[in-house]
Amino acid sequence: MAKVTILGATGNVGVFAAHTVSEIPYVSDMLLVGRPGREDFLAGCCRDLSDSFAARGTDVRLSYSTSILDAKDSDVVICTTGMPRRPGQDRNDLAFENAKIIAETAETIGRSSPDAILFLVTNPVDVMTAVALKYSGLQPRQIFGLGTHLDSMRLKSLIAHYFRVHVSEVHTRIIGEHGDSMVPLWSATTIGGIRITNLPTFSGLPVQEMIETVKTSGETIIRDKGSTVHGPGEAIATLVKAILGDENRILTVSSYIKSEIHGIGDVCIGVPARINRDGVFPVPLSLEENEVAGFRESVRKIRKVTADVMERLEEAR
Ligand SMILES: NC(=O)C1=CN([C@@H]2O[C@H](COP(=O)(O)OP(=O)(O)OC[C@H]3O[C@@H](n4cnc5c(N)ncnc54)[C@H](O)[C@@H]3O)[C@@H](O)[C@H]2O)C=CC1
Ligand SMILES: O=C([O-])CC(=O)C(=O)O
Repeated sequence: MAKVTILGATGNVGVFAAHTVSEIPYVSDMLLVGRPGREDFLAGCCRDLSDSFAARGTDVRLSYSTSILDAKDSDVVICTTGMPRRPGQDRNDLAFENAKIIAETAETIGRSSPDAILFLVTNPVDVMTAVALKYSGLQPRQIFGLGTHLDSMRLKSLIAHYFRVHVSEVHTRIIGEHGDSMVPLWSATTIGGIRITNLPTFSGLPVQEMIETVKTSGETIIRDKGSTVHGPGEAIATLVKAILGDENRILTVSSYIKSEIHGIGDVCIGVPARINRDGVFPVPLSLEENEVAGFRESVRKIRKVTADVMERLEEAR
């Protein structure tokens, strides 16, 4: 059985993730961590969640704290701490402010929970994954970000709707940045096990429109309702379950690659990775030419934002 800690547990994503993660059968203990001054809110969350556990028949020991040090002995630490973007902002606009928070958090987690797997949700998530890797001192397999998993789920939903098939029939991936330079892998997209490009109806698929919808999903939801919650919350639970259940699922997350994709590496970015109890392991991959070009471009962009942030962090510390 496992202990899961949620950092940023008073936030929109943190609160809902507490609910989805508590449904995972391997979770025995869950710790909600918020900022000092938020004790009443955290206590209220615990009581409210406990009521839902009673109604659902869930047996998870819940506690809260305002100290990250209490994450000690966690199997998985989910980090949703930091600023969300406001309408009109790009995720990368949050990079430096959130990097300061993540660097400090990662240092503490690295020291107090050296065996934990640290899961970044905070945006811009690829850059935050790199910051956490550097400042935690943990192994690359122990650090990953939500990456393009949620984007892949958004594309999956659009494809299923277009072809009027159950979502479970669609397998697809988006790799690269969790942002504008993301790259859809049509070469790895299947419906009912058949490559989508082999379907006669593929030529009519509004590919550009679909990708644009995925790219702007977060922005549109934030404009309409303030924050994205249910999509990220469920995506987070899928990934935590893949770890705790030692599922060996191949999901598309932000992970440190050495050279797995066409020799491209030394960056944290969304790639297909095997996920199990030991952590996250990028899968070596061959792509089609246009996909490699798109991925290179995405890597170039993420490298630049990451390098800028790392430099500013060093200056500020
Ligand atoms: N990777 C992805 O696909 C997604 C990423 N996100 C990101 O997750 C993060 C959280 O989003 P929301 O929950 O909507 O935001 P929120 O504002 O509702 O919650 C943020 C949480 O971080 C805490 N926090 C903020 N500044 C802090 C500091 N200096 N020290 C300690 N704690 C601090 C707040 O107290 C709160 O608990 C944002 O960066 C957002 O962009 C959100 C959805 C999806
Ligand atoms: O768009 C945002 O800022 C939140 C996010 O990353 C998402 O829902 O994809």
